[in-house]
Amino acid sequence: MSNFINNLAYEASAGSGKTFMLVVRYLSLLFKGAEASKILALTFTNKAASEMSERIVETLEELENRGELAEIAKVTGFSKEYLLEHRTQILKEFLSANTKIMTIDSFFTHILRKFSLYASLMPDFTTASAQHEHKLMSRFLSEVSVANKRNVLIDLSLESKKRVSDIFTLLNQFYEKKEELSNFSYTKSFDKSYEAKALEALENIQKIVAGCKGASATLQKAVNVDGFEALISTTWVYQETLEYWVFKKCYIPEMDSNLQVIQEAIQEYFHQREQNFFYALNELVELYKKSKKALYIDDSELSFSDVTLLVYEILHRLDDSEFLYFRLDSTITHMLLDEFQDTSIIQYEILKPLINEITSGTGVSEEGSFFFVGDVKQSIYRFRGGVSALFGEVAKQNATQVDKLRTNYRSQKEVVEFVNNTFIKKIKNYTPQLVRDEAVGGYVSIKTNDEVLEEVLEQVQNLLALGADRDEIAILCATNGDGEAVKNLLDGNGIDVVTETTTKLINQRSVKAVLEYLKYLYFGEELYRHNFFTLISRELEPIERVDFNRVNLLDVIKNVIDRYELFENDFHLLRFMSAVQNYQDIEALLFEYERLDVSAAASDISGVRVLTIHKSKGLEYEHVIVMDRLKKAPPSRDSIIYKYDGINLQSIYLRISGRDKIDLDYAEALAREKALIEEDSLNALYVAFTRARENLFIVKKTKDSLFDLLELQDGSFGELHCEVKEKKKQVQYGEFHYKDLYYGTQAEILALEEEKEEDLANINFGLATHYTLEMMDSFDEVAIEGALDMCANKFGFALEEGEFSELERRVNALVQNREFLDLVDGVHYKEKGIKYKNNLRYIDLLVKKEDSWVIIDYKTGEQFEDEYKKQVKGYMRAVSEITNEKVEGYLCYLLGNGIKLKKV
Ligand SMILES: Nc1ncnc2c1ncn2[C@@H]1O[C@H](COP(=O)(O)OP(=O)(O)OP(=O)(O)O)[C@@H](O)[C@H]1O
Repeated sequence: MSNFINNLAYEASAGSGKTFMLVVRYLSLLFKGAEASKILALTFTNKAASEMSERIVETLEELENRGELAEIAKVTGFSKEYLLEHRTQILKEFLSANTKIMTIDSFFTHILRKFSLYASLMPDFTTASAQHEHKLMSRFLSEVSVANKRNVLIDLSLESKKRVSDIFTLLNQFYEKKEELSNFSYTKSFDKSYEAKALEALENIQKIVAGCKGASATLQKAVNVDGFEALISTTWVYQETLEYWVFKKCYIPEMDSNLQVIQEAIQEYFHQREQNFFYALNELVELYKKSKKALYIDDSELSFSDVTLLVYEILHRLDDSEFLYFRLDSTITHMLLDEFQDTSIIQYEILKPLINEITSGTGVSEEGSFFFVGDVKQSIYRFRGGVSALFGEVAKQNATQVDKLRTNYRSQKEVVEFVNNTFIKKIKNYTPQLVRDEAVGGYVSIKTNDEVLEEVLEQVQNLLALGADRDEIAILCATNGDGEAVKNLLDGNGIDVVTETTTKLINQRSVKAVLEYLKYLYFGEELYRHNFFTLISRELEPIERVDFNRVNLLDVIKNVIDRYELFENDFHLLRFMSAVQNYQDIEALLFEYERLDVSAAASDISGVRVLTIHKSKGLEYEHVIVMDRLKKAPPSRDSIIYKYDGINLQSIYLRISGRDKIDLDYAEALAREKALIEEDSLNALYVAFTRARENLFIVKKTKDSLFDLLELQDGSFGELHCEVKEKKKQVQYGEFHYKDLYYGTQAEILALEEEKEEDLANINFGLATHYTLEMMDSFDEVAIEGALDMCANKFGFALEEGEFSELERRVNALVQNREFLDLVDGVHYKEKGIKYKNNLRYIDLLVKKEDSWVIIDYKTGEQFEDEYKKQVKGYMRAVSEITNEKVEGYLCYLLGNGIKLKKV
C-alpha cells in the first residue's frame, strides 16, 4: 500500500536521515511516474545540489544493496522486485532529463533570466556571490556627491562612530531587507525641546540636594552637571530610583518623579537620534540601490541578493505576476526543499505562490506535492535573514504534516550520547536521539590545551599512526583564517590537506577535458584538440566543428561525454553539466568559467579535510576534530537590532549604549538579540559535533573559548578505535602530459611565481625560452625552427630586439650539447603535469629511461638556484613516490655563455 503523503516535512536532528529521506522522496516520485524535469529540488549549496544528483544515480545503480530500497517500497507501495526491475529505465530517464536539482540562488537566477526584460536586464547577465565591492563603493560615492548627500553620509558616520565602509554594511542590510522594511517609516526631527524638560528636572533635583543638610560632597558633585550632554553621561540618570547610594540621605519621592522626567527626555533624545539615523540611511539606500543597478547594468553582473530582490519585485509587483507564476508553475509539479531552516523570509516569499499552487491542487498541477526537511537546531544563518520560526510557519501555512525521525543513522553510540547529554541542557525542546542497534562503539575526547594548533597536529598524527584514512579526518574551525593556519601547519609537517580551492570543479581532469574540447570547437586551435585527447588518454582523432548558433551548449557537452564514454563514475561531469546551465552560451562559459565557484565531487581528492564549521553542514566524516578559535572573537556589535515576532519583522532599533537601562522595548529587543546570537553559536557547535561518525575530538582553550557555552569538562568517553581500511590505490598520473597555450601553462605559472623578483624583460625571455622548448617534439634543428615560429607568434611582441636571436642561439647550443643529449635519451614527457600534495605541478621535461627517470628543469638565469633546487627536489619526490623507481633531477641552464647542467 502506498504511504505517500502529499505535503510532508521532516523536522529532525542531525544524522537522522533527512537527506536520505529526500532522496527516497525524489526516487519515489520517479517510480510513481513523475517526470524528472517537473521535480524541483532546492538545496542551499552547490555542493549539496550536486551531491543529491550523485546520490540519486548511485542509489539507483546499487539499489539492491541500499537502505533506500525498503523505504521507497514503503513510500510508493511497490514491491522491491518491481522497483529493481524498473530502476534501469528510471536511471536512463533521469540521466537524460533536464533535471531541476539546484540551489535556491540558481533557481532564482533561472527565473530572472526568463523574465529579465521586466527588470531592464539582458538575459545573459552573470552572477557572483557578491558584486565588485570597490566598484560599488566608488559608484556609490559619486552618486552621493551628485545627489548632494555627502553631509548625510558624514553625519551617519559620525552618529554611528563607524567608517564609511561599515555604513556600507548597514546600507546593504537595509537594501536586502527592503521588502520587510517597506512598511516602516522614519521621521526626521531636530526638535530639541526634550533638552529643556530634562534640564528643568535636573534643576529641581539640584535644588533638593542644595536644601538637604546631609548632602555629601560626592552627591553635590554628582548633580553638579552642566547641560544636556553632560547629564546623559552621568550614571545616576539611568537608575531605577534615586533612593540609593549617595542620594539616599537626601531622598524624597519628588526626586524620582524628576528622574522620570529626565529619563523620558533621554528616551526621546535616543528615539530622535535613531529616527534621524534611519531616515538618513533610508535616503542613502535609494542611492545605494541606484548604484548597484547602474553597476549591474554596466557589467551585467549581479550578486545573489540582487537576483533575489529583483525576482521578488518582478513576481510580486507586476500586474501580470499571476501569469508569470503560471508560466513557471506549469513546469514544476513537485517541490522538495533541503535544509529548510536556512531559507530566508524573502526566499520563502518568492516560493510561496508556487507552493500554494502545488499544494492547493487546483492549479496547473493537479497531482502536485510538497516536501521539505530541516533541523531548527542547525540554523546558523540568522545573520543572513534566516529566521528559524519559518519552519513551523510554513508547515502551518501549507497544511503540511510534520514528522520526526528519531534514530541517528550516522554516529556511533558514544558520539550520539555525548551530543544528547551536552545539548539537552542547552537547547530548548531538545529530543534525545536514539542510537541504532549496531552502533555500539565510538569515542569522544575533550582536551584543554592553549597550544591549540600543536594539539590538533598531534591528534591528526595520532590518528594517522593508528591507520586512519586521511580522507576521513576533518578539522572543523571557527574562521577561514584559522583554517589557513591549520593547513599551513599540516602542510609543513608533510600531511596532505584538502581545502576549498583544491576541490574546485574546474580543476578536475574530466572537466578540463570537456573544456578543452569546447575550446577546440570554438577557437579551432589545434592544441585544444591535442589537449583533449591527451586528457582522456586516447589517440588523437579528428573532431567535427559545430556552429554554436545552431546547437545547444548542453547538448554539445552531453554529446562529447557520450561519444567518448567520459561519464563512467565521474560525478565531476554531472556537476559540471548542472553548472553549465547557468551560462548563457559558449562565450559566457569559456570566458567566465574560471570564476565558477563549484567544488568537485570529493571522491578522488585526497587529504585531511580542513573546513569551517559553517561549511561542514550536511557533511559527515569518520573522525572529526573541532578546534577552538585561535583568536578571541570580536564582540558582536551590529548597529541595528532587528526584532522579529515569529517571521514578521516587528521593529528595528539603533544600538545606543545605556539605552537598555531606560527603554524597556529596546532592552527586550537587545536581550532577544543576545539570546539569538547565543543560539546561533550553540547551533554551530551542534552542527560541528554531529559531523562525526566514529571519533570526535574537541580541542579547547582555557580562556575565551568557543566551547564556553557548553561547560565541557576534560575527559573521554569510549575507546579510540580506527578501522584500518585497505589503502586506496594511488591515482594514476601516468598519461597526464598536457599542453595549454592560453592559460594555466607552465609559462604562466612561472610568470606568477617569479613576477615579484625579476624584471619584466627577464621574465619574458625566460617564458619564451620555456615555451620554445615545450613546443619542440625532438631535440634537433628542424624542431627548433617550428618551435621558434610558434614562439615568435606568441612572444614576438614581448621580446626586445636581439632577444629573439639570443634565444635561438641558446636553444641551438642546447641541442648540440652532448651531455644534455645523453641525459634526455629516452621517452620524453614534456610539460608533464603531476598532481602531488594536491597541487598540480609541471615538469619541463621528464625522461623515462629503462628503469629510471630524469627530470630536467630549464632555467635562463642562475640567480635563484636554491629555490630552483627545492622545486626540482619536490618534483623528484613526487615522481619517485608515484613510480617507485629511481629518479634524477637536473637544472639545465641555457646561459649567454653556454649550456650548464647541474645535478640536484
Ligand atoms: N533509514 C536509513 N537507513 C539506513 N541508513 C540511513 C537511513 N537514514 C540515514 N541513513 C544514513 O545515515 C547517515 C546520515 O543521514 P543523512 O545525511 O540523511 O542525515 P541528515 O538528517 O540529513 O543529517 P544532517 O542534518 O546532519 O545533514 C547517512 O550516511 C545516511 O546514508
